[in-house]
This record gives sequence, structure tokens and C-alpha cells, in this order.
Amino acid sequence: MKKIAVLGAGSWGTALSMVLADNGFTVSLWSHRQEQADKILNEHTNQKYLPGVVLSDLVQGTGSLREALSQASAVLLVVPAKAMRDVLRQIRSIIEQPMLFIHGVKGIEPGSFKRMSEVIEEEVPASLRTAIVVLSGPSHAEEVALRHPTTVAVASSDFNAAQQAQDFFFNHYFRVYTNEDTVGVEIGGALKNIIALGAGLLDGLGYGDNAKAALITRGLAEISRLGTKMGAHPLTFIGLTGMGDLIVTCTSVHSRNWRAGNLLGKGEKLDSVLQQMGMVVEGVRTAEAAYALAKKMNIEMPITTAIYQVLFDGKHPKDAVDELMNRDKKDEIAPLSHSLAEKIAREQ
Ligand SMILES: NC(=O)C1=CN([C@@H]2O[C@H](COP(=O)(O)OP(=O)(O)OC[C@H]3O[C@@H](n4cnc5c(N)ncnc54)[C@H](OP(=O)(O)O)[C@@H]3O)[C@@H](O)[C@H]2O)C=CC1
Ligand SMILES: O=C(CO)COP(=O)(O)O
Repeated sequence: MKKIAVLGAGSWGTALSMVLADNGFTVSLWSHRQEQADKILNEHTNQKYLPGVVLSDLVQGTGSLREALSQASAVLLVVPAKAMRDVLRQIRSIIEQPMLFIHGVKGIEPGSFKRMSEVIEEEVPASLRTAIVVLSGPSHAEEVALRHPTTVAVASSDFNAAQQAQDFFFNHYFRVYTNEDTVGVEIGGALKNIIALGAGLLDGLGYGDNAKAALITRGLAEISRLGTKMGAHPLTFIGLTGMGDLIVTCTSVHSRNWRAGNLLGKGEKLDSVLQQMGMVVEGVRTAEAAYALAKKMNIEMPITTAIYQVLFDGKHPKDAVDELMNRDKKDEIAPLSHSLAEKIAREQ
């Protein structure tokens, strides 16, 4: 039976381990906390991150990276973005043979502002990896663990590798599409978390559905602007990893980003909100990264800027909304069609 190493035993690593186990894989699920690894191994539960869910016997907890990776044909990385580089540095001297690297992380590395596949490329020598694949899409762990119908995309510059990952995860409740646009899939997955914080803020302020629809749609416009400039295909952003993930994250109480935004909108302070969450809220650090990237690349991202100012500059959320509503008059589509035209011109 084939084995896959899953590194990161939070909600998403645990839920994806169940999908793999349902598909007949043995899964070595690594936690950096030995106590949690033991509980997964012996009690078949991950009480903090997926309460009430009974894990398959095929999912074996371990606190040892060496044990997790031994004989594995692929590694799935599902740690918070800020921990990715550190985990890669720990595993690169342990890997026995080249393996497929898949990641399910929706964030940008703080400080370097790099995408996760770039961090993998930098830290893992090409001789130790067959290819890099990103798995992303509208997929709350809580619903995947209940085997509710879910769709995601797997993207890679190596199409065979994307198909291999598709085969690993595809089943009757988990429908996996391939996609060739790694940049677009990574940028969409990471930046939607900023907009989800914004959706929570709006709900916390007591605004209604009109405001949220505006936020999602105009949020997608600015994500597409930045992503396209970074080399993504514009159409990726209307797919599962763009619009799809925005819908699920901005409208679901499962979303940690939405919940964090909601508390902020009700007047709580960022530190206290993050403490209460107890789980990763990727949108906070990603807001910092996207704000910096937008400045560096001279891309207009008014919503991201407003959310950055609420998070880090103490701006009141209501003032941020007022300012967004009173910006200069604009055309809706023209700036988007310019970036599409630029992309087409680059490809010719
Ligand atoms: N949850 C979801 O529904 C989905 C999440 N994602 C993405 O998956 C990624 C992981 O999120 P998720 O599983 O939800 O997060 P969680 O907060 O649920 O879990 C994070 C896990 O990573 C561990 N961790 C934290 N720091 C380190 C470190 N330095 N080294 C090793 N492990 C560490 C945590 O351990 P500890 O208990 O010690 O903090 C915890 O086990 C994120 O990028 C998220 O955006 C993508 C799709 C769906
Ligand atoms: O990415 C997710 C769903 O697709 C999970 O979002 P949160 O991290 O906000 O919970």
C-alpha cells in the first residue's frame, strides 16, 4: 500500500489525511507536538483541530519527521505559511529519495513575500523532488471531514505531477481538477483570506449583503490585478481557487479569517482576537505581504490597503469603509481588460 507523509496536523492536514486514507493510502501524519501525535496514533482523534471526528486506522500520528517520510512516495505540507521554510529545512536532510511535493498552504511567506512553491524550490534541492503541486479551492476542513461534496484544484508546471496528485485525492466526495497556473492558484488561495477578514469586518459592523457582495467582487478584481501582474492567468481568478474560495471563506462561519474579522468589526483588538482563535488566521500576515507587493509593483489594491490599515495602523473599520466608498469615480471593467490585454500581449 502506498504511503504519503502529511506534515502539519492542524485542521486541514488532518482532513486531507482522511481523504487520502479513504483512497487507500497509509498516511503518516506528523505533528510537531509529540503529545498530539500520540493521541492521533492511539485514540484516532485530533480533538483540538477536528473535534468529534474519528480518524481512520490508516492515519498514523507521529512526532518524528524521519518516520513520517520513510518510504513515502509523496509529501503533503500543510503547516502555516510562516512555518513552511523551517519545516523544509528540517526535512531536506532526511529525504531518502526524490518525492512529489504537494502543499495545501494558503499564505505568503512573511518577510520575503514569496509564494509557497517558491519557498519549496529554494529550500529543497531539485534532486530531492520530482515536482511541486499546490492543492487549493473552496474546502473547509470541517466539511471535508464529514465527506460533504467538495471541489479543489491541483496546480503544477508539470502536468503529469498535477494528474498524479489528482489521482491521489480524487474520490466520490472530493472532486479534484487539474490546473496549469501555479501562480494564480497560490495567489488566489492566499489573498482571498484578506478579503474574508474584510467580510467578517463588515458583518461585525452590522452591514448587509450588498456590502459583502461588493467586497467579494471588487476584492476579486484587485486580487486579479496583482496576480496577473505576477504572471497568473486572469481566468484562474474566476475559478475554484479564486471566486470559489472567496465565496466559501467570506460567507462561512467555519472560516477563521471571517471569524477574526467579525471580532475586529465588533471592536476587539487584533492581539486578543488572534489569541481567541487559537488556529492560524493566514489573512493577517498575508495582508502585510499583499500590501507590500502592491506598493512594490505599483498595483492599486484599495481594499487590501484598507484592511491593512485596520489591522496594523489602528484605523477604525467604519472609517475604512467610508473611505473606500468615497474614492474617485471609476469604470468597472476597463482596468481589468487592460491587464488581460497586457497578459495576451506578453504571451504573443
Ligand atoms: N482549515 C481549513 O479548512 C483549510 C486550511 N487551509 C490552509 O492550510 C494551512 C494550515 O491550516 P490549518 O491546518 O487550517 O491550520 P491550524 O491552525 O488548524 O493548524 C496548524 C497546524 O500547524 C502546526 N504548526 C504551527 N506552527 C508550526 C511549526 N512551526 N512547525 C510545525 N507545525 C506547526 C500547528 O501546531 P500547534 O497546535 O502547535 O499550533 C497545527 O497543528 C493554512 O495555510 C490554511 O490557510 C487550506 C484549506 C482549508
Ligand atoms: O481556505 C479555507 C477554505 O477554503 C479555510 O479558510 P480559513 O483559514 O479562513 O478557515
